[in-house]
Amino acid sequence: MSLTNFLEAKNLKVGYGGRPVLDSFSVALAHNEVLCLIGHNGAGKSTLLKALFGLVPLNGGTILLEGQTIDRPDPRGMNAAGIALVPEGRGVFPGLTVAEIMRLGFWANGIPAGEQSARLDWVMSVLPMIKKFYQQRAGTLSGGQQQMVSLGRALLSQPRCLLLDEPSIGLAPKLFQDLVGPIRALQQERKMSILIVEQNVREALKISDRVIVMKSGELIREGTPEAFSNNTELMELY
Ligand SMILES: Nc1ncnc2c1ncn2[C@@H]1O[C@H](COP(=O)(O)OP(=O)(O)OP(=O)(O)O)[C@@H](O)[C@H]1O
Repeated sequence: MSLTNFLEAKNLKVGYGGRPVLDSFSVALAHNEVLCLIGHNGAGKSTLLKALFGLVPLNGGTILLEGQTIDRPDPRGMNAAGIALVPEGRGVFPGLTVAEIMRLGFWANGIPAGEQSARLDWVMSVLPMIKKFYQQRAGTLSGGQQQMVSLGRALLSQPRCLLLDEPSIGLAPKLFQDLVGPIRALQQERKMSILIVEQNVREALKISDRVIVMKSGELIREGTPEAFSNNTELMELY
């Protein structure tokens, strides 16, 4: 693993309606690293991902991308810099077919017409299962298939960094590995950086390089997946 950081947050302050959620929160995601973020409901995990992607305004603190300070992080700029956010929830439009959702993804990511089919082929090579239900409406798909569409759509931009918010919600462990196994393989091949928020700790540890634990807006622990899975107390807590 390289020592340089891809994405770094220093002393972030973020809140809603004057109520702070993150207060002086710092975290760093290295190049070529899968960092697993865990914590109880309401700890501020989704807020952190949104702040890193520029979806919620910062009341203080700094975000650095490959060492460069980003003055006012915004989703367009973050997307252009190679970051993709896959928010919590399936993130698909139930009435649209997968093909239509991908077409919307081309538009949202500004992928020129001439590159679209190659880009789609590439996404299908990473997540070949999508081919099976490509012409189906997303609302008719299983939870795991919908998550796969959501990930596939995020991959259209060929990101260097993925921010994944609870991709396993509602999925059996086997389905979770079907979903994130190919992403881990891609990450290793392309040396991507991934920050993954997960409640399904046991499964998430299998694909992570490092783990951090958040509680009430603060970072309370950090360790390797091995140290974590050997700690029964922590495994019982999360
Ligand atoms: N848009 C919002 N407006 C007001 N309060 C919010 C908003 N989003 C989140 N919060 C509050 O901020 C706190 C942190 O929420 P956040 O979703 O970041 O936590 P989380 O760790 O991701 O939890 P979960 O596992 O439930 O998704 C919670 O108290 C939540 O109620």
